Amino acid sequence: MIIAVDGPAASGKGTIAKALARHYGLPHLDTGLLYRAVGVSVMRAGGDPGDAEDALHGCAFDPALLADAVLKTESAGRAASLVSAHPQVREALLERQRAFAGQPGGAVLDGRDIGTVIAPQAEAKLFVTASSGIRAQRRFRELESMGGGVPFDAVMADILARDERDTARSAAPLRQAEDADLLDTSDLSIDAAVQRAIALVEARKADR
Ligand SMILES: Nc1ncnc2c1ncn2[C@@H]1O[C@H](COP(=O)(O)OP(=O)(O)OP(=O)(O)O)[C@@H](O)[C@H]1O
Ligand SMILES: Nc1ccn([C@@H]2O[C@H](COP(=O)(O)O)[C@@H](O)[C@H]2O)c(=O)n1
Repeated sequence: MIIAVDGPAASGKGTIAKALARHYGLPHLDTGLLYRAVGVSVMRAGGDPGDAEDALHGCAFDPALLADAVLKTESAGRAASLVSAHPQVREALLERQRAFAGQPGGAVLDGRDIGTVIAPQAEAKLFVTASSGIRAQRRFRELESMGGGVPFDAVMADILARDERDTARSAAPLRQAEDADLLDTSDLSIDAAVQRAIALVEARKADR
């Protein structure tokens, strides 16, 4: 079974995707890490993440980078959001994601275009969302636990800028697939959101 989990930044989709993977015994891919690795690789080479050619060079990143904590930083997220707008970058990362989704037994992938582009054939699709204020609070707390230093207003501005770039770009913009179930986690605890996600996947399985 392929489970596609999409949604905006800090909506909780990664938390839900990991929990679904554990629950169903499936491998999980956080596709945002791929874009973050491209962004960090461009910055380390002294390039401009907004430049298509520099961004394409960044796609040849060292796989060891995927385990580097630097990918969790705000600057990596911002660079990822810039490189991900280039169609050439999305194309370069496409096969790797499709191969992961297509492995025997299935997989759980989370990102922005899993249900629409990477695995439109997924048996279950969730579009996880939350209000921008709640998402900024969650990201702020997460950054604080990593050492902090980023003011709340800057975190909020980054969430809004990321939403705008991710939804407005022409290449694979963030949007809910027509056959995806909406899961708003604004007023849900992590446990409640995970239980709701499992219930939605079970309902899709029963429909098949
Ligand atoms: N329902 C929830 N209630 C409270 N906190 C939550 C909830 N879901 C996730 N969180 C917390 O919010 C933060 C962001 O969650 P998560 O990483 O799952 O979001 P995401 O959508 O995958 O973000 P990104 O797009 O940046 O990868 C984490 O610190 C996580 O523990
Ligand atoms: N399938 C995806 C995944 C991510 N992106 C872009 O990368 C940025 C970072 O992603 P996180 O999930 O780790 O926050 C994100 O803002 C997107 O711009 C993408 O385009 N497609």
